[in-house]
Amino acid sequence: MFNWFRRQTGTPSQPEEQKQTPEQAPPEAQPTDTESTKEEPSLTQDEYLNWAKTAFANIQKRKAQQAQAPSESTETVVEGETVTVESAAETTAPIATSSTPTVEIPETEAAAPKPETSAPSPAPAWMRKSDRLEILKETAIETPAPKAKQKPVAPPVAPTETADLPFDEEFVWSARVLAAQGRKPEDISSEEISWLKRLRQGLGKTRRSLVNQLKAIVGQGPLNRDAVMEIEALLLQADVGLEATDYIISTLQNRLREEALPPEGAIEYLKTILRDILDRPLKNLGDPAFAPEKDILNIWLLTGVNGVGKTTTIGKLAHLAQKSGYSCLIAAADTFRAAAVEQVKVWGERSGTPVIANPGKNTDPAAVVYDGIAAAQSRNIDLLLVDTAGRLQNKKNLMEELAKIRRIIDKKAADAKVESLLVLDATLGQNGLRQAQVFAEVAKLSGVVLTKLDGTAKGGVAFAVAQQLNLPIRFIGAGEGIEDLRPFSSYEFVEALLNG
Ligand SMILES: Nc1nc2c(ncn2[C@@H]2O[C@H](COP(=O)(O)OP(=O)(O)OP(=O)(O)O)[C@@H](O)[C@H]2O)c(=O)[nH]1
Repeated sequence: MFNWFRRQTGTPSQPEEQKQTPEQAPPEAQPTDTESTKEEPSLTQDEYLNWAKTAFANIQKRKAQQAQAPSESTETVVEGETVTVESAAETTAPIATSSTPTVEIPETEAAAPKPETSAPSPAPAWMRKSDRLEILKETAIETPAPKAKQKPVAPPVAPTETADLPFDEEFVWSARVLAAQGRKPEDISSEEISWLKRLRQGLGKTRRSLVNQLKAIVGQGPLNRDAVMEIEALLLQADVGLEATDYIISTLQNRLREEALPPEGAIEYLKTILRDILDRPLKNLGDPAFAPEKDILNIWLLTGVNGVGKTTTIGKLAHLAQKSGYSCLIAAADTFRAAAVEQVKVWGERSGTPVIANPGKNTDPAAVVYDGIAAAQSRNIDLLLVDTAGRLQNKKNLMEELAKIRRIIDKKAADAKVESLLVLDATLGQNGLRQAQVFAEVAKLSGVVLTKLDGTAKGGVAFAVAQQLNLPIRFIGAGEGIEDLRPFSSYEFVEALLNG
């Protein structure tokens, strides 16, 4: 089982005590010659290329093996039709809650099957082999696989190869980013490569304008007044925000005063400044990885204004958690709009995750959270995702609602590990930052999920959130699909932004 939450990322670490960042390294300790300014590539160009070829060959081999693997298929009858089901799991149905004991919400006229908490089942073989699956995926909400008699078979150990990837320039770029983080070619999956390709595409527009113009400006030694103003304009256009822009320019200027760096050297040094901004909010935390803890109940509260991608993010997170080996449950506690509850249920079905919801109008969100915790505890669930309100209009109400939810959790699940994530639409740029500031005042945020990086987002808001609010980016969303969310890696993000 590939645990996406524990994926190895970050530049190959020198021992923590040796890792110095631009602002930490005392001037005399900062590298003096050009060479040592650059991140020393651990591999040569040829070695990177060979690494990429090895990774590609491994992916192809695994794909062939998975295609021929004798499937643990079982015959089963679904609605009168005999189908072969690869490894089906019990289906799950959204479960109602109310002030009275929990009741089920039948999915269809027929009574809903008894809900079981289970990992989502892959599509049955008869769907996978034909393009029916693609058509269905395009046009309809996937319903969980039909109820089968057999227990689900153990998931494959190696990462599953899903995408048909050409060995092209983007593959080599993605492989290089993974190799530079100390990964081995044999443990790279096509999913990781295709995610990095999407991230690089999403930031492509900003990268092309930043890199070309920066290289023209920083090649002549210390930045003169005009150069500073040009870089300032570039960073502000990329939504980096004034505070982070000032920090970046002053740190870069200090370095360039010591020595004139060639354009590539200056860009490499700029990358270390940007990574340092993104990593700084993690500095005082124990474990920089953001993952559900095993053997306890993890409760993640998702908040954010309507339209930023909160519901979509909940569905994607539930899917990612289950793919990574964590059992998951969703509580639809954003009861302000009935439509929001309905939407959460849709994502529950798509990700094969049970949803605790209350069909009543204007239900007390805390009641839904209470029922969600009770259901999670009775089923020994690893991760409870709570869709909380996102109305900024009335800060006081929002604050009271979130505080009440926290009180319910403290009472009902005192030993749960509670995290609070703010969902931000990266295309909102500085407006998103202002939203984050308000939420940061009313909710004890553990971090931010940046969504819509595949759209017109420039990406700079990540630096503004880290620098101004001292909040870490925990996940990024780059598409409307259930696979389009991954844990954030500052190394990968900065490479996608500046490594042309
Ligand atoms: N391109 C793109 N669209 C996204 C992404 N995340 C969400 N969306 C779209 O943004 C729109 C709003 O997403 P929702 O998840 O409904 O947003 P919400 O915050 O729950 O907002 P409400 O539904 O109004 O409560 C939908 O059309 C999503 O498909 C993303 O990463 N990329």
